[in-house]
Amino acid sequence: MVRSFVVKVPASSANIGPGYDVLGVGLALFLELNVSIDPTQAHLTKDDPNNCLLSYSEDSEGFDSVPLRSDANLITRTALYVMRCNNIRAFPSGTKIHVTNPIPLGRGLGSSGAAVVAGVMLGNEIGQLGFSKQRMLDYCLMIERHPDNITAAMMGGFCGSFLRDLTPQELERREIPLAEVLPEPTGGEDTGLVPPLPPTDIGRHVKYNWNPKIKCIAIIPQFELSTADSRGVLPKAYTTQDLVFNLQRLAVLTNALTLDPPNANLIYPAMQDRVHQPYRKILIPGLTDILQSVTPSTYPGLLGICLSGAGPTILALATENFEDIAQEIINTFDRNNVECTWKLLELAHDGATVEQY
Ligand SMILES: Nc1ncnc2c1ncn2[C@@H]1O[C@H](COP(=O)(O)OP(=O)(O)OP(=O)(O)O)[C@@H](O)[C@H]1O
Ligand SMILES: N[C@@H](CCO)C(=O)O
Repeated sequence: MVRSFVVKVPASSANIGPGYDVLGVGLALFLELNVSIDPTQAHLTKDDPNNCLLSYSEDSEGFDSVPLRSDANLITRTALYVMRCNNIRAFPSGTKIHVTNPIPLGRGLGSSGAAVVAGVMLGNEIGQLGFSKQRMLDYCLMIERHPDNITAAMMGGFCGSFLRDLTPQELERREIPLAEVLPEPTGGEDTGLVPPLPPTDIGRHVKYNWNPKIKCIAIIPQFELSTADSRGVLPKAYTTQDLVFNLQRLAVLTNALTLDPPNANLIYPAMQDRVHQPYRKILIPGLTDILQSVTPSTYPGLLGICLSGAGPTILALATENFEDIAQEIINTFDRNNVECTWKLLELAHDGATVEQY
């Protein structure tokens, strides 16, 4: 019997200014996996160590760069991790996965979060494991160890999240190096390693309301900045003043984005941050100017502006004047020799979905 299904996972923007590793919004730009399992097509998948024929559409982000072997690609490695935790060593023979990915890689729009969520949903479907989204979040959080992008991609909408304290035994499982969770490319041999099951309910979240008049403008520089590098420039400790500065704004922002009409006098200052953006300026030419020069008084309709995730994308929230706001930011990047594209995006309210067909 042939089984076919589609997995769709939204892009996301994390932090929204003061909510470093806490806030995230799912954005209506979807990573899509078209999956079919047809045992009569087993000959097509015999060259892959795990019986999977993986392809990306030519217009996909990463088409030229992402690996297609199932033990090297982030989506299928993640699916193999979920399956192996549950005693399924490989994909069923004749598994074909075609990926369409409009989420630019390494730009702060949650491409890796979407790939991990898609991989966990794929593993759950292939293995018919019947996990809830809450349980699938546990698997995701063993791989990407901050919950903001992952939660927004899985649950959709505007989310706040945290990782709960783990017991010493659970901590051992969470501290396992990533290489022992995700299968390493093996040259065709299956090591037989059974990864430890993730602890349960690692991540806790709430979904806030969001005023639908507020749209997201993403200004996307044409260079990649890995999340690891962008986290590497952050300090290990902060002053009380800087932490209080962010906490005060975080508390106001989560409610301000629900109010009608949206109030730029509240949202713009509530999107200021002292925990990550000041340190990331050295990695993103023009960031200081951009964050200071585009304001609600110069651009009516603008509500707030911040770095999207680990950057380099800029997220501007606005109710109108989208093109002018984007163009001003593009011009500032241009003066710093950085080319950009931009997108106007709605929220993705439902998060990740699977549809059988
Ligand atoms: N669709 C995909 N298929 C395969 N690999 C992917 C895919 N999307 C992302 N990746 C992997 O994740 C890497 C990017 O992850 P990284 O965390 O650095 O950036 P990001 O997730 O785009 O940004 P941020 O976490 O700040 O939003 C890519 O270089 C690639 O290795
Ligand atoms: N909160 C994360 C999001 C990127 O994945 C960061 O800013 O590093």
